[in-house]
Amino acid sequence: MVLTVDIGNTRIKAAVFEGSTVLGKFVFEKNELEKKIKKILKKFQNCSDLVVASVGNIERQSFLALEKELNIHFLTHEDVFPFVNKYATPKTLGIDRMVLAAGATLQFPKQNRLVIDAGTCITYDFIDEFDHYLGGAISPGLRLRYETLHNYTAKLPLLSLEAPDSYIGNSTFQAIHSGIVNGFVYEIDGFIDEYRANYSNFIIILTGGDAEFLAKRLKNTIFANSNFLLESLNQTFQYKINND
Ligand SMILES: Nc1ncnc2c1ncn2[C@@H]1O[C@H](COP(=O)(O)OP(=O)(O)OP(=O)(O)O)[C@@H](O)[C@H]1O
Ligand SMILES: CC(C)(CO)[C@@H](O)C(=O)NCCC(=O)O
Ligand SMILES: [K+]
Repeated sequence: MVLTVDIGNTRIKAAVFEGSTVLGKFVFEKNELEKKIKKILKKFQNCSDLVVASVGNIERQSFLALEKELNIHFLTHEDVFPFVNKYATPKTLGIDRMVLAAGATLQFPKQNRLVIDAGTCITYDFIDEFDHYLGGAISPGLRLRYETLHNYTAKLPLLSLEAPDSYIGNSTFQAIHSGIVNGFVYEIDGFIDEYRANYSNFIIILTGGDAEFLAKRLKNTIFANSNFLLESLNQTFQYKINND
């Protein structure tokens, strides 16, 4: 059994896998890391490996105490990945984006793939049919956009995510929801149109905390899989043990 842990910018997500089957899924806050991991390991005593991808400020040392109980794999740029990294600054590419790209490469062989992760930030990652990771885009996530409008203006309230009534927002609340939600939908659809114009035969994977909310609002039909990063962590680990 493998315990995968995704330490994001806001929250931590974890899943226990037996082969490719998810036996349990957990979401928790950063200050609960140790307590929650111990609880999971108590419930799933057959976990032999713990695989971590962290873009947050939690480092390898946080897991040292667990080394007596199971093998710790704290993924870094030094690990083996199933794609050729063409990013101009490979050392500053987020490990979460590398894991997403690995999952897309392994799950959808020999085709162009675009991974969109709608989390704290929205990341776009493109891996072509030759398994070359080319890069993508980083923009602020939905919640971050709401917070930013509020934090950097005098008059705008802090709202929580809500579907707008129309693209013509007829009140302050509706104007904000339209700007953020419709703006984001136009952004994604615009990116997808751009990729489509340049590449044929490609698959799009949408994941992250806002994936399900967004999927049904896009012009382009996209399959949302909120577990894609955790699944990709499991696959990256399997790839690593087979190729190290
Ligand atoms: N309980 C929650 N806490 C925070 N964000 C939430 C919650 N539920 C849904 N969301 C939505 O999820 C988005 C954040 O996504 P996610 O939880 O994947 O981010 P994250 O944990 O920081 O991971 P990453 O850094 O990989 O994006 C926010 O824009 C927000 O709208
Ligand atoms: C973009 C985020 C914050 C998304 O989690 C993360 O992947 C990151 O910190 N990336 C580093 C910059 C880059 O990927 O080029
Ligand atoms: K993200």
